[in-house]
Amino acid sequence: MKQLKDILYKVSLTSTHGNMEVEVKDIVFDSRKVSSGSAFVAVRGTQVDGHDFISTAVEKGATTIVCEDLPAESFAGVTLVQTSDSAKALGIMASNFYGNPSEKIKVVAVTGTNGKTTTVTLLHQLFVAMGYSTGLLSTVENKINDQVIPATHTTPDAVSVQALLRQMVDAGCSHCFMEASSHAIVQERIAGLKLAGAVFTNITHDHLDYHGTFDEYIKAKKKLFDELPKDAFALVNADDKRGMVMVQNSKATYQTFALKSSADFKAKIISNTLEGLELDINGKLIWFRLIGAFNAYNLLGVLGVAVLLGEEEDEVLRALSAIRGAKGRFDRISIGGITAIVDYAHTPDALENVLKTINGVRAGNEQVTTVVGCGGNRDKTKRPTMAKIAVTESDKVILTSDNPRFEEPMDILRDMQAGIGPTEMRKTLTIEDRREAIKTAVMMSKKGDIILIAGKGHEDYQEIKGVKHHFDDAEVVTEFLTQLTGQ
Ligand SMILES: CC(=O)N[C@H]1[C@@H](OP(=O)(O)OP(=O)(O)OC[C@H]2O[C@@H](n3ccc(=O)[nH]c3=O)[C@H](O)[C@@H]2O)O[C@H](CO)[C@@H](O)[C@@H]1O[C@H](C)C(=O)N[C@@H](C)C(=O)N[C@H](CCC(=O)O)C(=O)O
Ligand SMILES: Nc1ncnc2c1ncn2[C@@H]1O[C@H](COP(=O)(O)OP(=O)(O)OP(=O)(O)O)[C@@H](O)[C@H]1O
Ligand SMILES: N[C@H](CCC[C@H](N)C(=O)O)C(=O)O
Ligand SMILES: [Mg+2]
Repeated sequence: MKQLKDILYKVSLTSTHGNMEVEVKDIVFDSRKVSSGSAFVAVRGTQVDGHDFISTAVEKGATTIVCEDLPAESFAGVTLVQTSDSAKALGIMASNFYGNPSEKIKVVAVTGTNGKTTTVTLLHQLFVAMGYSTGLLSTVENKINDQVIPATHTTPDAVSVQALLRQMVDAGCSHCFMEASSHAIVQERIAGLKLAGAVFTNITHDHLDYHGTFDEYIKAKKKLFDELPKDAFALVNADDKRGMVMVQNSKATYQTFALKSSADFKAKIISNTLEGLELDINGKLIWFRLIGAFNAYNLLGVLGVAVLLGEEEDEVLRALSAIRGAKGRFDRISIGGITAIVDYAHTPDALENVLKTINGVRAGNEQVTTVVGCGGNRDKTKRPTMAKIAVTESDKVILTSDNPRFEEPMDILRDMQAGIGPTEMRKTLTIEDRREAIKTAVMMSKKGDIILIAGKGHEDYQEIKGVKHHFDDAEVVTEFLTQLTGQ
């Protein structure tokens, strides 16, 4: 066990009251998880204020309270610590508690609207293939080499981040590749982390429900680069007009990657088919298994990180060429001559990229049907835009549910329909039940046709009113393709 004064090292303190040598059993930010000897950190959230649970935490045995506003009452035998930023304090305390694991492993964080999971998954697979013991923190799963630790968030909470890094260090990992979501950056889930580098993939419309405006969303991503130490690297997409904005105030040394602009890591697409991508990188023609021009960016980001971490370019390209990417990203299922593509596109930009990729590789006379929905209790403004993109880029569209959460599915579908004009409405069906929607798409398709099922990718649930019901797009479409094509 560690003493409180050691755990508070580097935390910005406003005042302290009580025994600073008290032993801390664990660091907890949820009063429901407090037990005897816990240090409870009161964080203001989007739903409630952690300060309202200080007395509950004390009743449950907390011996330390860390907060921004001191409680009116004092509690016998409880040390009170006041800080100007509890969320930040939580991350730093967790890092100290777990022995500052990020100083013993090279941690690279990837941010951006799209491409984070793909980039970190490729990096994880690449470094494992090159013989390194490697960790991964991602939307799909957390991993220590081949060992899977289920993920609940794109970026875990501040205490879990540090605990997972500790496990990685104990397992002998030399590298960890992690996603840094904009929510996590704002909520200081990565406070206390020493990063070896950070990557910016792109920024397009998403999460305005949380950030309020696009400018605030940009600021959230930029904060990652503003806070990088001098000895870290930053790697940004120079084809995204916000790429250079990201590194404007960064102390880190930055490099760029691009397909169009001049950049440190550059590639040219030679061919882009449903079988993969052929890229010209510094005069070398390399074949990759990933599909779609957008993946050329992800591959360049990965190459850049590996080289900036000291790896040799040719060896990286050789290993990268054999790698498949993340689950639920452009997963192809071909049964009875019909091709279904399951993809996690849940933003306008991602949906457009995936559909443009399909349209770029299709022979011409086949029908492309898109099955798509938008998440409940998430950014409402992307709903009409995503529907508009779907009808513009597909022959037929079926609007359906994607994690309605606490909203009425038909309300979400009406928001989507608002983006579709009367003519385009003729090629659009609205089927609330996702299973029925997928079945209908299969029934409407014939040999050679393509069905895109967008939005859920690897997710194996449909979240309705707080309950996650098992639902897996790939499983459902396989079932109907097998049944209806008799294969
Ligand atoms: C909007 C959002 O990001 N919320 C996250 C946030 O919760 P919050 O601010 O709403 O917390 P709150 O419920 O208001 O509670 C405030 C504080 O009081 C504490 N509390 C609360 C109740 C109680 O009885 N006792 C108590 O002590 C809570 O533990 C918390 O510390 O902090 C929690 C702890 O870290 C997160 O679990 C929670 O994620 C929610 C579940 C969520 O759905 N988040 C999504 C939007 C998210 O984070 N997504 C990104 C990826 C997005 C992307 O790029 O695609 C991710 O990184 O996963
Ligand atoms: N570099 C990219 N640019 C644009 N779109 C992309 C890019 N990479 C992937 N996509 C699209 O975005 C979808 C999500 O990709 P990925 O899971 O890698 O992103 P993410 O940033 O991790 O998303 P999340 O924020 O939900 O964690 C993919 O299924 C694909 O449709
Ligand atoms: N990490 C994203 C995932 C969205 C996936 C989509 N299936 C949805 O539920 O909206 C979010 O929480 O906004
Ligand atoms: Mg992700």
